[in-house]
This record gives sequence, structure tokens and C-alpha cells, in this order.
Amino acid sequence: MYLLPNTTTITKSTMPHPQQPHAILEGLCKEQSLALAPEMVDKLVEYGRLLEEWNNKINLISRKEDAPIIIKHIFHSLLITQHHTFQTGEKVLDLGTGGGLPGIPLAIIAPQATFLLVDATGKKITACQEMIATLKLTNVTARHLRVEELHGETFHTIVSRQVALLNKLCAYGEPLLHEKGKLICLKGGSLEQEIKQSLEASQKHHGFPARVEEHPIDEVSPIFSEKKIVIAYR
Ligand SMILES: C[S@@+](CC[C@H](N)C(=O)[O-])C[C@H]1O[C@@H](n2cnc3c(N)ncnc32)[C@H](O)[C@@H]1O
Repeated sequence: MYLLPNTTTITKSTMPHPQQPHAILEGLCKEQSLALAPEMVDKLVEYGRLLEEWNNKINLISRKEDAPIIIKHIFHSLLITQHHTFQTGEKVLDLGTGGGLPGIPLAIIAPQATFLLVDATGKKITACQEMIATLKLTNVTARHLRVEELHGETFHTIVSRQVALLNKLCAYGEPLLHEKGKLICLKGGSLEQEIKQSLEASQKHHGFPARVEEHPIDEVSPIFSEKKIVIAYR
């Protein structure tokens, strides 16, 4: 059993057929006033299929079947757009992308921005490159490297999902962020101590973060009851 946004309880008999990820995604996006072109929905659903296929070969996402990939991983990534509007020409770094989360779903719905996905694990980046090619996405590239090795490039925005403590993400991100750039993370659990530590350590990172916002997303769906969007500002 899993729960759709707000109130609907899904049991085995009423569970959406696996063929219905389009309908699930469209319903969730509509509830959040996130308007997506039909081609975007098609690509997001196709990405979900590819992610599942790759996940059978290499470990990209958890194999727990507590909620469909289209909700737990893809729609979850899209929730960043509740707190950030991607601009034309914006350069975005996905730090520790794994199988392309949140970078690939965001690149699909924000073709006006360019995305660089990096990860320390080579086989995950190979999977991302194959998925990007299959989806024919031209605004996203994936590179196998540790983020500490990335030099000489700056980004307007860094996104990151379930990678490291905020303090560490800020240390990695600060040299790579534009003057007015921000770091947007998808995180879980109690973050009070983690945020406090990152603010206390900001002196070591040229004052970054000067401010941190924490946005719970449990109202979107009980699936995200432990999840938050955390934004670190300069
Ligand atoms: C728990 S996985 C999360 C992957 C993806 N963001 C997601 O939500 O499914 C963390 C990923 O961060 C990557 N990672 C950890 N530290 C890194 C670093 N310093 N540079 C690049 N990638 C890193 C790991 O290789 C791993 O793939």
C-alpha cells in the first residue's frame, strides 16, 4: 500500500496499473500547479522506465517497492521547481547525480537551462550518458568525477539529492557557485543540527551559507513525510 498526495489510500485492488505513470504524474503536477507539455511528461515517464531498467543491472536507486519510481524519485526531483525558477541560460550542476537525480527530470522540464551531472562512480555516469542519449536531451551532460576535481567552471545553481551533509555540500559548492548562486538540496530526516553546523562553519567557506531555508514537502504527499527542500544562500 502507498499513498497518493494528501488523502487517497491506494490498496492492491485500487492500485494504479503500472501502465499509468502518465496519469499519476499528470495528476501530481496538476495538484502542484506545475504545467508540463505532453512531450515532457512522455520523456519523464520514459526516463522512469530507463531508470528501472538500469537499476536491474547496477544499483542506482533503492529497490524497495514502497512507491512508484515516477513519484518517489522523479516527481520528488521536480518539487525543486516549487522554490526555484530555472532561467534562460542558467547553468546548473547536479552534485552526486547517481542515476540522474534530480538533474535529468529537471533538465527535461527546463530546456532553457543547461545541466552538468557529476558523480564519483563511473558506471552510474555511463548509465546517465546512455539515458541522456536515448532521451535525446541536448541540455544535459554527465561527467565522471569527484566534485572536488571540478575546477574552472561556475554555476548559477547547484542541486543535490541525498548525497552528503549540508556542511560538506557547502564546502564543495562554494568555489563553484556564482556570486549570487544557491545550493538546493533534497534531504531527509531531522536537519536542525546539520543546518546549525553548516552556518557555524560558513567562515571557512567565504561566508557560505549566509542563510539556509528549510521547506518541508510532507503536504504534497505522505510519501515525502520525512523529506525537505533545503536552500543555502550566499
Ligand atoms: C545516495 S547516492 C544519491 C544519488 C542521486 N542523487 C539520487 O538521489 O538517487 C549519492 C551519490 O553521490 C555520489 N558522490 C558522493 N560524494 C561525491 C563527490 N565528492 N563527488 C561526486 N559524487 C559524489 C556517490 O557516488 C553516489 O552516487
